[in-house]
Amino acid sequence: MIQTYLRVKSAPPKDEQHPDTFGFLTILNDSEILLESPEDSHAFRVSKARTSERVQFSRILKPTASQLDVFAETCAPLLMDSLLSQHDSLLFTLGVSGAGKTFTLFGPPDRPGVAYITMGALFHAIRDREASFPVAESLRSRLDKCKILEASKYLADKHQNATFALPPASFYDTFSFDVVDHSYQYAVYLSFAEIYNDRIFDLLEKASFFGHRRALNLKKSATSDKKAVNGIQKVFVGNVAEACRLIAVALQLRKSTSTKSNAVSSRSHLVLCAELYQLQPKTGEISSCEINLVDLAGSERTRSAETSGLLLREGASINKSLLALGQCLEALRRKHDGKQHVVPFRQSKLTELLFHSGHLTGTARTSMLVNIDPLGSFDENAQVMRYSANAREIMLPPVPVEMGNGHMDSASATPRAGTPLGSPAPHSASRPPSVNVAALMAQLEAVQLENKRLRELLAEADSEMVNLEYVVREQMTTEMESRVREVERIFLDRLCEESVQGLEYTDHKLDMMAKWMRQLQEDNAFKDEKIAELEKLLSETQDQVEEQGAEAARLAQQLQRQHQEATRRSSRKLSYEDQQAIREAHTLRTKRKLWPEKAVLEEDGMELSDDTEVLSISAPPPPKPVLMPRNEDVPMDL
Ligand SMILES: Nc1ncnc2c1ncn2[C@@H]1O[C@H](COP(=O)(O)OP(=O)(O)OP(=O)(O)O)[C@@H](O)[C@H]1O
Repeated sequence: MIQTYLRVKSAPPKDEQHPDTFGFLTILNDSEILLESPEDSHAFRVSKARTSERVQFSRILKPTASQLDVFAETCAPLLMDSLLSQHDSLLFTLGVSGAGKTFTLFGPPDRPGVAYITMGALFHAIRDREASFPVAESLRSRLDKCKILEASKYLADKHQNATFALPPASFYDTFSFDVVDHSYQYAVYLSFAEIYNDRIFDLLEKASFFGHRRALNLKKSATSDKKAVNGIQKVFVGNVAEACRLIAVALQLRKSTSTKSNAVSSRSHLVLCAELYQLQPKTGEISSCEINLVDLAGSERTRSAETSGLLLREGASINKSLLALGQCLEALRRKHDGKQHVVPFRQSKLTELLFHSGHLTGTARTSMLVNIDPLGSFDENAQVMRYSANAREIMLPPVPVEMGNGHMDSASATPRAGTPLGSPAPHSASRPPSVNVAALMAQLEAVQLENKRLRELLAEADSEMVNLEYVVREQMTTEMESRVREVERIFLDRLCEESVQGLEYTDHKLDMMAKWMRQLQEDNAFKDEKIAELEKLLSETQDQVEEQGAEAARLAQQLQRQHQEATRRSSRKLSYEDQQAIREAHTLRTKRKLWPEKAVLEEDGMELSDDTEVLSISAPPPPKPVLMPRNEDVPMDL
């Protein structure tokens, strides 16, 4: 039977009257808990009442249990079994995200988890019998051809110097691990397989320049019926300190991220395989066993983890592989019906690895450690409890599992060659079948009972399907709503960004305009000064002009007077005969006869207006023609 353990994450008790009640969980005794659906749970909403469910485990570890208690209960018996009888063993953790799986298996250096304590116990058991690397290599190379690293060299350039608070030797002594044969030497190899997005990777393999890692396949081992991860590197560790440092380095390389459920949430399943080789240097005899510690990534609901994009894809892949594991466990449990149920282990790389390596099929001792967070989501934790209830009913003898070609075979070490699937078991030739009515009636009754049970199961499955559909619809709606909110948020962010940019642009413009205004004001002040100066200059100039104008007028009057005087004087000098000639000329003009002096003047380029009169005096010396405006001051009747 698979041993199932429950570790309750540390939480305060409900109150003093209920010291064993933590959130929705009550610890009834060492192996039984009671789950009661709180009012805000989906189960409560569906059934419209508080539901309660009892779940049994091999052992329950209370919130007060230390890491050493967990090791002592869960891993110590497996390790002891492996050391004593060279059996492979497997311990895997299961639980929702944030329930404490990684904490339980690895923990921080001051509270090291089961993996580190197991290393301490292993090296305590083989102390003084550790093989050196060359010895281990010479014997090991005959068994398996894979890449072997030496921990001391691998860790040389790694910055991992944490000190792990491992228990003292006296702690290990209490388990009497000292069961190994002292005529042998022992070599320990560690390897780390990471199952990420349904592909297997070697955690210690360096990624390429572009971050690409080589996915590995499972390949049949040359030395056994098992399949192993082909090409995974195995690291020879010489002592417990190296083993702890190596585990810590590997954990740093593991994919993890922060989600709403867990600040450091594992995004991959981690399989830590510790191989113990027992070497007889004199005879060359070799045997080995594996201790596998598997930290499964936690199941998570998109709504509670609030994941999207790549995280959502990772979460879906994790949930898918856990679902496949649940289906395999269910198929294994049903083998009690006496029918051969196909174990669909090929549905995911996780189940393929666990089944092909002989775990969960009877060739290895298997324990399951369920982690529960009593203050977390009731619905998610209750789902995990159902898995564990299945696992508890699994008996470990070999069971048929689905092979690649659709045939069934046993994963146990004893193949049933030549027996086709479904062929009846060979009867004893001497015993003819006897008809027993009572037996047939009993069979009929059993079949009817079975039928009834199956109908009930069907009804249960139907109601579960309805619940599931409701949950899926709810999840989809929440997802849609969150997407819409996300789009709204992005839109609002952009809007805010744009308005901020607009405001900045306007502020910038305003600054520039203010600068221009200041410049303009400065320019205007300068111009005003100039204008005032120019106005002053203008008024001075006007004054001067006025003065000069008055002077000019005065001079003009003076000139006019002089001219008039001169004209008077010259006209007075004209003789009677001259006056007579002028009169004749006037007369001639009046009669529109050609006046020779006017033609002469026009030839000289002078324009003569109609009101211009040409005076010609023919007296010696010949007089110059004088242009005279028709002026009242000038007497025309000379
Ligand atoms: N028993 C405990 N005592 C104290 N702290 C705990 C305990 N169990 C878990 N924690 C704390 O709870 C947090 C979540 O634990 P952890 O990372 O181990 O969860 P997980 O189940 O491995 O989650 P995931 O599947 O997302 O990786 C961690 O900070 C861890 O220290």
